[in-house]
Amino acid sequence: MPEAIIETTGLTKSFKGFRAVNDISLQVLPGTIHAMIGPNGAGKTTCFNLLTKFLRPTSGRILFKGRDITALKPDQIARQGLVRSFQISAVFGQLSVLDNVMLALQRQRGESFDFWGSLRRLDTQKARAEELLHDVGLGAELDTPAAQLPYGRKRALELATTLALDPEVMLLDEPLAGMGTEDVSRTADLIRRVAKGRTVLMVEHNLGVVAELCDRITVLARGEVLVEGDYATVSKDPRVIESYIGGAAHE
Ligand SMILES: Nc1ncnc2c1ncn2[C@@H]1O[C@H](COP(=O)(O)OP(=O)(O)OP(=O)(O)O)[C@@H](O)[C@H]1O
Repeated sequence: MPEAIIETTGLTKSFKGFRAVNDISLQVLPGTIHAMIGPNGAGKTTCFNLLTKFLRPTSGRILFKGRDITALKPDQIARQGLVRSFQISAVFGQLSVLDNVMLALQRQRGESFDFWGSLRRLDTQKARAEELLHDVGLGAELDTPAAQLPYGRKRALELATTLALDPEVMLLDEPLAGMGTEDVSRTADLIRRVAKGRTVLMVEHNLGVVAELCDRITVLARGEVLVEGDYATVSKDPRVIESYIGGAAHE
């Protein structure tokens, strides 16, 4: 089995004595699309926030490519290639679609927006931004103010700004939440395409899409790992069925 790109050992988060995440050992393998699913209150969001460093664990360790990142901050892990998308809107509404991605590319270089930089460099960045936007299906919307994009297309723009950071691992928090059927299948296709050559870890409630998209699934319940495996395996497991029926099932 290849070495995990993300690995947690004994990951635990207590809120005033209540263990929202309890002793989770998770392994995300490189090059896979991996989902965390589970009924309401299972601890998915808490676990995701621990992995993306938005929360500090009560105990346990998080390793990224074998290195301990438990104590690092979100911007520090982002610089190492572990980038979170889809929760905080990374989109500036008043800026054009193209400028949003240009800005993300500038950030990747660790610069402030450099209006006076060499024209040649800006040209290169513009070409790269256009390419990323083309990849996410926004090639015809370069000059549109981001605020004017419909919801699903804004998420595609967020994905383009995330890709501008060239992440090795993309962490997606409910990438399909709030979308209509058409946007769901379009965004799922998009995730599959941009996941090539990367690792993706997502929390997602849409089990149909998880079944289609994900190589590996970790089912959480009451803060613990219930079952792990591919969709065929986990969906047949009586404990998983029971946890969805016994808990407040989604959808
Ligand atoms: N900041 C907090 N303070 C206290 N309790 C919390 C806090 N955050 C989460 N919890 C509790 O931890 C448990 C797990 O919550 P979490 O949001 O991680 O679950 P989830 O699987 O993401 O659920 P959902 O599908 O409803 O989003 C819940 O019982 C929740 O009430």
